[in-house]
Amino acid sequence: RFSQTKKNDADWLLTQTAVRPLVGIVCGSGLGGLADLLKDQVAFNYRDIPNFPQSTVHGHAGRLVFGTLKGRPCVCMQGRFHLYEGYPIQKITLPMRIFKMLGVKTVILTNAAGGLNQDFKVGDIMIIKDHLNMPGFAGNNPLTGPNDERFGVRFPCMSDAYDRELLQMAMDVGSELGYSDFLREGVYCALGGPSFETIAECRMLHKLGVDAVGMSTVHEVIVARHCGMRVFALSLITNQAVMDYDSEEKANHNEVLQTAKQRAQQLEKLVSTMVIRMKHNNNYS
Ligand SMILES: O=P(O)(O)O[C@H]1O[C@H](CO)[C@@H](O)[C@H]1O
Ligand code: HPA
Repeated sequence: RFSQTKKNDADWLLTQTAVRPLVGIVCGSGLGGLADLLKDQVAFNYRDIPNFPQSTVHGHAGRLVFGTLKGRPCVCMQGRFHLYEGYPIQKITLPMRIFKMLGVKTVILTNAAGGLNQDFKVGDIMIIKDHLNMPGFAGNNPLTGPNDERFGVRFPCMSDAYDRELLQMAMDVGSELGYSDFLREGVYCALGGPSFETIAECRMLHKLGVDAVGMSTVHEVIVARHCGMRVFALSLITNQAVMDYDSEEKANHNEVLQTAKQRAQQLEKLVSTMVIRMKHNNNYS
């Protein structure tokens, strides 16, 4: 049995649609087009779902879309929540617990991120193999507070957070689709935002082994792993983080959305092919 509020949200959603999703997808900034791939859609505005937060960021539509991808039942968050929007961290990650209660087994998270790895180019897709949780270093972890044993253990392991089979599948699918030139893997670092990083911060993160920096995803990953869902995550490198005092570049959200638009179709193809393959190959599902 799960806590009453969350159970009510999930129950409410279950009464509204017959789709029982196995895959839950979260769309990053400007990547909401992923949801449009779903067939036989039943969609809810976040404002109509009991206890759900609202999307406040441009490029995050604020809709929960149920549907199927070649027969595979999915649910897709067209828009996520971020710490800087002012929500408590548990509220940001509430959808992961709702996914769990809807029956989701695999969560696919996408985000837009700044590239720190000097070999990365704008438009690269980075499969996330590990993360640095900077807000977590300061005690801001979504599992803070009493542990709900019905979801998971007090001290969940994070060394296996990103599923290695799915990472390999992404590389295989990417190479079949001809995407190898812009497909990478690396370490994602979440900061609180909303201000973009200073040059000194970018240099520090680079030294720490970070390949891409953003303001999301890791909180969702922690809660998804806590309750035993399998996680696959990727970053679209929408801009190069500024590392040089002579640079004229300035990080901005318009550039982020612009790059997302340019690469969205390929990213959607990668994710949808993976979802379809999960169905047909039991090793992957
Ligand atoms: O991580 P997503 O939701 O893709 O959004 C990214 O884009 C915004 C900055 O442009 C930040 O919210 C950052 O986290
Ligand atoms: N920094 C932080 N978050 C981001 C960036 C960035 O450069 N690009 C997209 N999201």
